Amino acid sequence: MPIENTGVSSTPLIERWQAARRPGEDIPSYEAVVLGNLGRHADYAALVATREGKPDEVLWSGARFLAWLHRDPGAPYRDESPAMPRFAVAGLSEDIRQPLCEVVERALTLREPARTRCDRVHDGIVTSIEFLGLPLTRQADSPLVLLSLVGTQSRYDLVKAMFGATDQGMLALSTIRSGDGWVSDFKIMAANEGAARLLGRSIADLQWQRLTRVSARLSQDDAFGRLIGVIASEGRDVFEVSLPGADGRDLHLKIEAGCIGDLLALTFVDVGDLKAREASARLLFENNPLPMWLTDRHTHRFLAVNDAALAHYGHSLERFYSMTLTDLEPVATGASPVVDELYGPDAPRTHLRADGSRIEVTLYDRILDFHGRSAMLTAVIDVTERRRAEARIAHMAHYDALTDLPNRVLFRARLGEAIARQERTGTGALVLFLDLDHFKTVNDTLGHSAGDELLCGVTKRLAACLERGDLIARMGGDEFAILVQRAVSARSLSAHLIEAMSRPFAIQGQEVRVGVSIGVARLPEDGTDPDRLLRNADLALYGAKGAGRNTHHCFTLAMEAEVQARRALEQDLRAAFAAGDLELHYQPVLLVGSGRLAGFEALLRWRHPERGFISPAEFVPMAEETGLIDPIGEWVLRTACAEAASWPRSLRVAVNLSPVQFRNRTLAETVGRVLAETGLAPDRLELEITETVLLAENAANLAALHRLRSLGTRIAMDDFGTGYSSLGYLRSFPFDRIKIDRSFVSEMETETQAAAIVRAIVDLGASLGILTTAEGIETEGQFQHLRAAGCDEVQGFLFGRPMPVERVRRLIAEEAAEAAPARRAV
Ligand SMILES: Nc1nc2c(ncn2[C@@H]2O[C@@H]3COP(=O)(O)O[C@H]4[C@@H](O)[C@H](n5cnc6c(=O)[nH]c(N)nc65)O[C@@H]4COP(=O)(O)O[C@H]3[C@H]2O)c(=O)[nH]1
Repeated sequence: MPIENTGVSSTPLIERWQAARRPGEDIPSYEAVVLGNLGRHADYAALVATREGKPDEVLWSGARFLAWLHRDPGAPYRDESPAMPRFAVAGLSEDIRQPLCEVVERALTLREPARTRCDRVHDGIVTSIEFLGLPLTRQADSPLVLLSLVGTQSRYDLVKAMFGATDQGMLALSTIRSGDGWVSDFKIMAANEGAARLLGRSIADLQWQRLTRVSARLSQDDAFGRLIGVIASEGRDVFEVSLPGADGRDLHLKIEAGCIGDLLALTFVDVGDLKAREASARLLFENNPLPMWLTDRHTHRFLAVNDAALAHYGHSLERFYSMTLTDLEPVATGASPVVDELYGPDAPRTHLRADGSRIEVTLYDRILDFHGRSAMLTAVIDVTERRRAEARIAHMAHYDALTDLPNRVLFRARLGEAIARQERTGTGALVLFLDLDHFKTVNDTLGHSAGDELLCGVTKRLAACLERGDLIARMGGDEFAILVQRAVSARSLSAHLIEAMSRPFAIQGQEVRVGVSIGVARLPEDGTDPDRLLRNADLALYGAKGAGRNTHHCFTLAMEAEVQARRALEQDLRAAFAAGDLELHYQPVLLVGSGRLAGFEALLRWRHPERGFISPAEFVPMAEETGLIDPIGEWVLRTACAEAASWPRSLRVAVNLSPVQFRNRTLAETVGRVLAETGLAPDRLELEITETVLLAENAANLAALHRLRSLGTRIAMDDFGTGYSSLGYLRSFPFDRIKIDRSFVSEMETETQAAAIVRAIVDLGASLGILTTAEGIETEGQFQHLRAAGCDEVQGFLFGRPMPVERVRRLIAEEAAEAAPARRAV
């Protein structure tokens, strides 16, 4: 607050100083500025002598400057102030010396007028005025500085300023004591705006009032007692009270009381918002659907537990309060609250509920201050179900859904572990690859559910043959693998498994027989990495299957060579076909009654440049596997039809169709096109199929057969009697001919059963109106039996081996010329 104007402006003084400089001078002389020139400015000025750039002594001072220097800052200036002799700057009080030094030094350094503010503090009152310092030269002596008080002097009450600067309420109270010395009340000595606002009165209304009159609530026992306590203990206290606010709502005040002698200083803070926040936090905690609790960070004791946690864990609140966090964890896990520090907050923990059940939980913790204690607020997420689901998914990734056996992935991993173990300890292992014989037949004939049942039965039986520690896995389809890391011979284990599998299974009320082929690879002899071992066991399995099923083969290096050789042969077959090196031979088929030619069966021939003649029984399956059978089959068909077209009308040609050719849905179109192209009458073409055609995808294949039949071709069932359920097939498709398999014919003379079967087939054909052709007749005796049985046609070495086309033509020509007898040697 301004209290007195010196009436001295800095501007004229500075102008005077500037004007007093002579040319070439940056600082004017003392004489030019001061002597006889200052006029009334001299009253407010003082002349300061300097030494080494610092103020040293005040040489003289004007009356008003002196008065300012000595007087109570609040008192007005008076002209009659006593003159003062020169005095040392060092003797001045600090609040004057500091700014004086500052302005003098700056004026000397800058060589220009300098200003600074001087604040004097006395009895809590701050008086401020400005110093102007003008540097002056003095002949042969240190420079002088003319110091002047300029501008307006202002005065502030420091306590009032601080009282007013805060939003907090402040009261200064003096004690009122009764006769016996007890504090009976307090008188308000001072109050600030904040207190007035919070207490709902003006400052004037508050001052000098007794506290009991101002606030009933503050006079009540609790609050009043605490204020008296502060006086008595000469200490401090902090407490909260609720007062009715000006708007009628309760104010929540935090009061800090401190004692200064017999006075009491109170500060008030409105903690209503804080309270509201606390209330919402409590609501968030207590009503949270997530289990939550608060524990002491050091003792791990429960300090608060919400309802959700009580419900989830089944403990009462009292029980929780009697426990520590560790009590929730089963002893066996050895987990402790420090687990978080080890594994991080996301590490799931196992907790025990009151009923003893275990749950998997993830804890989310926050450290907070709870009534001055370091506490941990924890939210609990029960992840039991999620973990179970994850475990289920992990199980599904490693186990077969049908048999619950480990799958290929897990088997491979375990095999990797066995290899590592072998490297460490030298313990070897056996890897067995198993493939069920005839599984596909069961699946195709009895349906997939029967197939599934069979696989489960097989699993049980295999497991029964094994010991603890052995691993059995389903590798897919009807393939199983076994890992054995104990001392057992491959031969005895395989024999045991084959024997177990050879017994019939009861599937859906039927007796089902399957066999098993086993390939064995040994660790470390046959490989020391999973892929190699599995591949070699697979190669051995391939060998076992080739050797006639229900048998086992151990991997040998020769097998690898065989695979190489087989690959080379595949290449050769491709090349031979491309080069036109495949041939067709024709085997004559004769009518039993007349002995005349009925036609020929076309049979593939491959004369390998190095290996010589290779049987179609060997290379046709290879062509089937590589897909080469499609173009080869079409070539056979075209060649045979073209050839037969040149034969007499009475002769037909039989062509074998592979089941693989039926996968090609355009088979019937191809046959139709070939017939059209070659000009062969459709009824002169007989297509021989095996029952496998009807086994696999039989609906689609039956449709294809009907399409072939609608072209006018004849359809014969080849190798009849060797398969699985031939009679059923005869019902499913009206075959034109049955070809009785060579295996029956060859045993006819020695096995009465074989002869009976042949007779039965012929009779069956006769009664169904299907012609019968017997294959593989080598002896006269066999022929006689067949004739006696009533077989329609015959084919075999006895009548003619498969022959090149030139000989066929010759034979046809001879027969035409001679009208030959029924039997002839070819
Ligand atoms: N021991 C003996 N064998 C006799 C006698 N009479 C005929 N054979 C042989 O019996 C087989 C009859 O053919 P398959 O049962 O259809 O059996 C055929 C057939 O399944 C398949 N095949 C041959 N050519 C073709 C073809 O062009 N396409 C298809 N898909 N398969 C073919 O290869 C198999 C074997 O053919 P091949 O070796 O030519 O063997 C022929 C024939 O030479 C005999 O009195 N004694």
